[in-house]
Amino acid sequence: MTKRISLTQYLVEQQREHGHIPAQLRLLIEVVARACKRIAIAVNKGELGEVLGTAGSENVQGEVQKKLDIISNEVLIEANEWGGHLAAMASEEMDSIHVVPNRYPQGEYMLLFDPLDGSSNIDVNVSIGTIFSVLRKVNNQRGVSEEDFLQPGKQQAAAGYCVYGPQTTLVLTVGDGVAMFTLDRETGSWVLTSENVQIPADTKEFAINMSNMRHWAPPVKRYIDECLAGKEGPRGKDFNMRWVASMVADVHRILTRGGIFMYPWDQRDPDKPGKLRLMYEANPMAFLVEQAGGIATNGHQRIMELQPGKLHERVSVVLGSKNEVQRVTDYHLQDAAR
Ligand SMILES: O=P(O)(O)OC[C@H]1O[C@](O)(COP(=O)(O)O)[C@@H](O)[C@@H]1O
Ligand SMILES: [Mg+2]
Ligand SMILES: [Mg+2]
Repeated sequence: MTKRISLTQYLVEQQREHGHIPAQLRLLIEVVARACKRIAIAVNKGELGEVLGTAGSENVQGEVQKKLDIISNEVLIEANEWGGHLAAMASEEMDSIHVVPNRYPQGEYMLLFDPLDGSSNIDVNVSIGTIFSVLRKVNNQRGVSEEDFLQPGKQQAAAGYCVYGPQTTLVLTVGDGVAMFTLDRETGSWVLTSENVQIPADTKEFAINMSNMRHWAPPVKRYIDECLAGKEGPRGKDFNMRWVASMVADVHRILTRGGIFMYPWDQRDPDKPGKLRLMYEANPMAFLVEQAGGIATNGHQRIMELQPGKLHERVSVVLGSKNEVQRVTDYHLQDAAR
């Protein structure tokens, strides 16, 4: 029988071999993984658990909250606030930061999450997920403010996501490659199923919401037009398209077999940089993608270099297979230089 490596074992071994996972960070990751397990159970119950449908409220970005958005947010907060590894948390579903209450010890990390990604897919039984990003609290004083969170993505200590699909898979980086763990429901443990994940540099598969085509900027239009032209066009090959509408599922496919994912700026709302959120969607995914040999830009700059101005900042996203993302970025830079 092949030896099964659990998440705990993986983290302890990483610490022993490379020494870059402090105990607090390891505990934090394990608590997040445990919370994801609870969310997976709720997702799985669906109608039987009365977790489907809307909650009748809106989040800070004016989006209607689903019951599972709120449940997942609560599960993550409850699991993480007492452990002593965190100073504060921030979430897509909360207007401002949640500071660890005084009755619990304050840790040195800060956790950001999109508790339930792909909300429009909950009720139709399509893959959804949880995305998380871990930052260090850089100021040593007691207390923590929203400003402490406003760090560029390159300062992330860890990042990952859990995809609730046909399998429940936790994907993680602590800055030393990407590892995937599959939940074994019978034993309740996360088992290492892929290590040193690598995204192929080239691809024939793109992911973008094509219904927005008429609103795109010229460089995005040019790139997709060239893909659509197939073998007869300038790219000389046929492309395939996939769009799950859960970033977690689209990124998971790209980490598994390559591809390019785009949610670009568009003309409908010129002052809005993009749809996706920088700090708890784009940054953690960019960290994973870069750790797997891919790249992630906003069309002009590396996503992880961007200095956030606010917690719920939005950003344009192009990520995945290196050569394709570089091409889209070059098209943007050429367009800007005109
Ligand atoms: O419905 P659209 O415009 O295609 O947008 C899909 C995108 O929106 C998101 O669902 C946003 O995430 P939330 O469900 O967390 O708001 C992404 O996961 C996905 O890539
Ligand atoms: Mg999301
Ligand atoms: Mg969400």
